[in-house]
Amino acid sequence: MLQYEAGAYEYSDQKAVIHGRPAAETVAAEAARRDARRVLVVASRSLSRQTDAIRSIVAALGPRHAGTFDDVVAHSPLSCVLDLVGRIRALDPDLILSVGGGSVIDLVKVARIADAAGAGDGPAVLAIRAGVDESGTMAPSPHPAPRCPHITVPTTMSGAEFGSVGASVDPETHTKVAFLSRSFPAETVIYDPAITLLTPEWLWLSTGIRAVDHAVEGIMSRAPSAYVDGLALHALRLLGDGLKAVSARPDDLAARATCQLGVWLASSGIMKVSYGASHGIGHQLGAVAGVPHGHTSCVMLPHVVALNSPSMPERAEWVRMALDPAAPSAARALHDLIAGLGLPRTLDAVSVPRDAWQRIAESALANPWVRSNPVPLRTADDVLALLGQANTGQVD
Ligand SMILES: NC(=O)c1ccc[n+]([C@@H]2O[C@H](COP(=O)([O-])OP(=O)(O)OC[C@H]3O[C@@H](n4cnc5c(N)ncnc54)[C@H](O)[C@@H]3O)[C@@H](O)[C@H]2O)c1
Ligand SMILES: O=C(O)CCC(=O)CC(=O)O
Repeated sequence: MLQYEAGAYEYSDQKAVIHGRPAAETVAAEAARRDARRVLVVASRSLSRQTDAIRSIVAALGPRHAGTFDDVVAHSPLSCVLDLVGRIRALDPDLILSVGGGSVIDLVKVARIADAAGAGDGPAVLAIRAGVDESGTMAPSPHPAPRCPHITVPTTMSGAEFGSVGASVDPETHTKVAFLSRSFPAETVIYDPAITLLTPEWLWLSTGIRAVDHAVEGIMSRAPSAYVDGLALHALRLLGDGLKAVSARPDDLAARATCQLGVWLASSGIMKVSYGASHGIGHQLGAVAGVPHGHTSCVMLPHVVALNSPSMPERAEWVRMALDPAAPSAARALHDLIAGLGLPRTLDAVSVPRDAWQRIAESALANPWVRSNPVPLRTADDVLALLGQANTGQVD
C-alpha cells in the first residue's frame, strides 16, 4: 500500500485559471469583473516592443489601463524590482497584469511585497527575503498585504504563476534570493495558446521540460504528497503528448493548450513538496553560468532521475509509464523526450565553462533542493560526479 508521511499543513489552493481563451478580451473581461480602473501592465520587453501582443491588450483595457512597465531583465534582478516598486508607487494601480515568462511574473511578485513592506532600496528588499532554517525549510517573507491583486498571462511554461516562492538576483553576490508569500500565486491565470506563438521555440519547449521537471521531482520527492502525485502524473501525460505535438506542428493551438493544462497540474507541487537536485543544481547553473531555466532541466533531469530511481523504483515506474511505456527506464524516457525535441543535453551545449564546475558544485551544496535530493549529495565531489555524468548527455 502507498505510504505518505502525516502532513501538518498541505495547501491545495490553486487560484482561478481561464484556459484556451484570447488574452486581450479575457484580460479586459477580468479587469471589468474586478471593477479595476487603474491597471498596470508589466510585460516582457520583447513582447511589448517587438510584437502587437501588449498593444492589443492595452487597447482592450481602454481607459482602465494606467501604464505599462516593460524594463524587465531576465531573472528579475534587484534593480528591476526597485524600478517596478517606484512605478507602482507613482501609479497606485488597483490591479497588476503581468504578461511574459517566469522573470516577469517573479518580478511582480517580489515588487508587490517590497512595495507593501515600504522597501525603498536593495538592502530593504533583501531584508524581506525568506528565512531558511537548518533543514532547508523556508520561512515566509515578512510583509503586510500587497496594495492590489496580480493577474497574469504566462507566455512560457515556467509555472511561476502558481508558485508561492519568487526570486530576484542580488548583484552583489550573483545569487538568487528567494522570497516566500501566500500572496504570490496569481489571482487569475489566463492561458491563451495563441499568444505563445510569439514565444521563441527554444524557450517554449525548454520551459515545457521545466514543467516536466516540476512534475517528475514532485513525484520522485523525498517526502511526496498524494495531492501532488495525482496532479503531476496526469501533467506528465499532457506535457509528453503536447510537447511532441508542438514540436512537430508549431502552429497547433490545441497542442499548445494541452501543454498549458499540463503546466497547471505540474506546478501543483511548487513549494508543496521538496524537490531534488535537478531543481537545486539547476538554480546554480542559472546563477553562476547564466543557463536559461528550462535548459537546466534538459541537462540535469535525466541524470538526477537515473541517480534517484533505484531508491524509489515504484515512483520511477510511474514516471516511465506516464511518459513512454516503451522506454526501458524513466531516465531514458526523459532523455528521449528531450532529444526528440532537439533541446540541449550537455553542460557544454549550454555553454557552462569547465572552470565553473567547482563553483557550481560548492554553491549547490547550500541549495535546499540539493539538500533534499532523495539520494544524498554530501560533498562537492558528489555534485561534480553528477555534473560529469550530465555532460555525457547519455543515460543507460
Ligand atoms: N517562482 C516560481 O515558482 C518560478 C517557477 C519557475 C521559474 N521561475 C523563475 O522564472 C525565471 C525563468 O522564467 P522563464 O523560463 O519563463 O524565462 P524568462 O521569463 O526568464 O524569459 C527568458 C528570456 O526570453 C525572453 N523572451 C523573448 N520572447 C519572450 C516571450 N514571448 N515571452 C517571454 N519571454 C520572452 C525574455 O525577455 C528573457 O530574456 C527564472 O528567473 C526562475 O527563477 C520562478
Ligand atoms: O518549489 C520550489 O521548490 C521552488 C520553486 C522552484 O524551484 C521553481 C523553479 O525554479 O522552477
